Amino acid sequence: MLSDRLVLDNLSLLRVQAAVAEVGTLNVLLAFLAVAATALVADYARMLYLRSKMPPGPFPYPIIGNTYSLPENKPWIYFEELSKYYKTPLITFWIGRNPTVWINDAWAAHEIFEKKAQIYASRPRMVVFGELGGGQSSLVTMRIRNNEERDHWRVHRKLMHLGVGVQSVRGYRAIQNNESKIVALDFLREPKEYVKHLERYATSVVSIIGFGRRVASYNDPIITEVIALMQLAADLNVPGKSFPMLLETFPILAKFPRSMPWFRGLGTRNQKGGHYFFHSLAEEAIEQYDQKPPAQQAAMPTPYVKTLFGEADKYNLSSAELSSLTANLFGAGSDTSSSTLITFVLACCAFPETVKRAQKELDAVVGSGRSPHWDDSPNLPYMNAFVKEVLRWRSVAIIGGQPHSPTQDDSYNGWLIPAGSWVQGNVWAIHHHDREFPEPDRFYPDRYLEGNELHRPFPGDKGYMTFGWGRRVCSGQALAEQGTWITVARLVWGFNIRKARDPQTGKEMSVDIFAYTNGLNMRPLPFKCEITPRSEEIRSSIVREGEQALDDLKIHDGESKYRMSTYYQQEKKKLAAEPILDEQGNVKIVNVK
Ligand code: HEM
Repeated sequence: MLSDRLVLDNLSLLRVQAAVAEVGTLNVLLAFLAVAATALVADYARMLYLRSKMPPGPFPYPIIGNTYSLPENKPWIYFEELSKYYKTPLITFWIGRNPTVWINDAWAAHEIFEKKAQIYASRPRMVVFGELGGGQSSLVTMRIRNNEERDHWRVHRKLMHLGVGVQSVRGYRAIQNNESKIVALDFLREPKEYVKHLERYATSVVSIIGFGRRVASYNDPIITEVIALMQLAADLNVPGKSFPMLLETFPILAKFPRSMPWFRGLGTRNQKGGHYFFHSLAEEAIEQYDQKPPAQQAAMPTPYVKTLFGEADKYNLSSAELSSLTANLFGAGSDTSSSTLITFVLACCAFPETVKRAQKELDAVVGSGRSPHWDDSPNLPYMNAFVKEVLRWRSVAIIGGQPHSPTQDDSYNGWLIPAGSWVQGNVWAIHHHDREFPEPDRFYPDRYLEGNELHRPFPGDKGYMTFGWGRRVCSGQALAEQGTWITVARLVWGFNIRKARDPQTGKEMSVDIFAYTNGLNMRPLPFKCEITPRSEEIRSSIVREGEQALDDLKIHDGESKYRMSTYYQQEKKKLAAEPILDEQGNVKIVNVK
């Protein structure tokens, strides 16, 4: 009974008050302070002990570690400087009470993440991005602490690969090819909106693959909402002044009500709205696919959600897991791919000589009557190098996405990397190291051509580390590389992409190759550029191919009744109830009254 419980609670309170009165308030306070001071000293001793064993780095203070010295923006540049200062490829930086290891060198990253992939397959404990987000239901943040968790993670990796793994992506060539033809048409018709066209392209590709539905307009809210969500997540996840260090340092704070000040700025994280949204989107997509005539179904790849939901029982997947696997396509695939292409536009403006060389090669191999195709790639060595340089020069996932974490104590160069610690690949420093990439800020595709004076050895066969490492390497890498190649090659073939001219003076306006956003997925800050077709013949090829592509993609036309921004309110109103996740990660509707 509630009244009995209240009486008991009051009695306990009275007993505590009586005990305090007996001992004296001051003594209780002193005892409390003594316990707190002992805990603080013990914790600081732990920090200093670890510091003596781990890679070098600035001296940490109790509780706050080195957080006070974090720069406001782009900490990856600061970590690169620290690595140069200590003359070591690895540095340790304390975010609060947690040591984070930053790898600033390609060879060390290869040695640790690739050669010891087995023990670096896990993520560390991440409160904000992990536990308050997808947690163990999401492949991106999943931790591996025992065999059961390893098996669970393997199932998710396998299911993700079923959708976008190397085996599947060849089947998506037609989609990427057609969508990129439409980007060329859009560049012709509305060049000023180039960012929106690239965002539409990237979102539409993953939407067709995942849900069977094309995103036809750049005003479709799925684009703006998903990209805004990803950018908030990307901002929160970068150690910096706004990094929710308190929550990471004292995870218990996550258990308090959301009105507490340390949750400020976290958006809707922990409200799990995204989960239900993507689940509903998937169910709707399956319904729409099932209603299509058999001939149409045969003419398109089976939407990933259809395959995935078919596998759900076999692997006993919860609805949260199903939702996060489908959401990953949008979350991991749209902002990253479009930001990479915006970087490409910036490189064209800043380094026009490289575009001219690529066009010369394309003219000789492809001509003006059609646009390039992957089959041309063996005859386009400079174009291939150009795309590699786009991926290296300003890599979107600038700190390599999420941290890895060793599942057992490890050592590198005699330094300890304790089990469970955050180990982050600093892609900025790796791709900016002048031993591997002389004149690193110069966009210079030739560096990828053997025999060039700036060509240098690099671990692995790609020549970049844009997609991460080892067992956690990006699941969508093959899809992203394939799409980046065709879109970059087609746009270079079709357009002169140059610095914009000042309408008053007619002079070229400069572009800033360092003006980038601060999130963990970075993209150039808005800049103007001039995009014009290279010739009349090319213009008519673009129109012809673009219109044909629109026609070919008609089978993917469709509407969704769901909007992320209003979904939650509508569901609540409709049901007078609220969806929550139960212990097993399944959606349960509870009454909100
Ligand atoms: C240019 C585009 C892209 C870039 C630069 C990129 C980069 C990355 C990076 C750096 C990681 C972390 C790797 C690590 O922890 O070592 C990652 C993870 C991931 N990416 Fe991508 N990505 C791109 C596109 C995509 C696409 C198109 C998809 C799917 C459609 C995708 C799905 C994923 C998933 C599911 C993970 C989590 C893998 C795991 O934790 O096991 N990505 N990506």
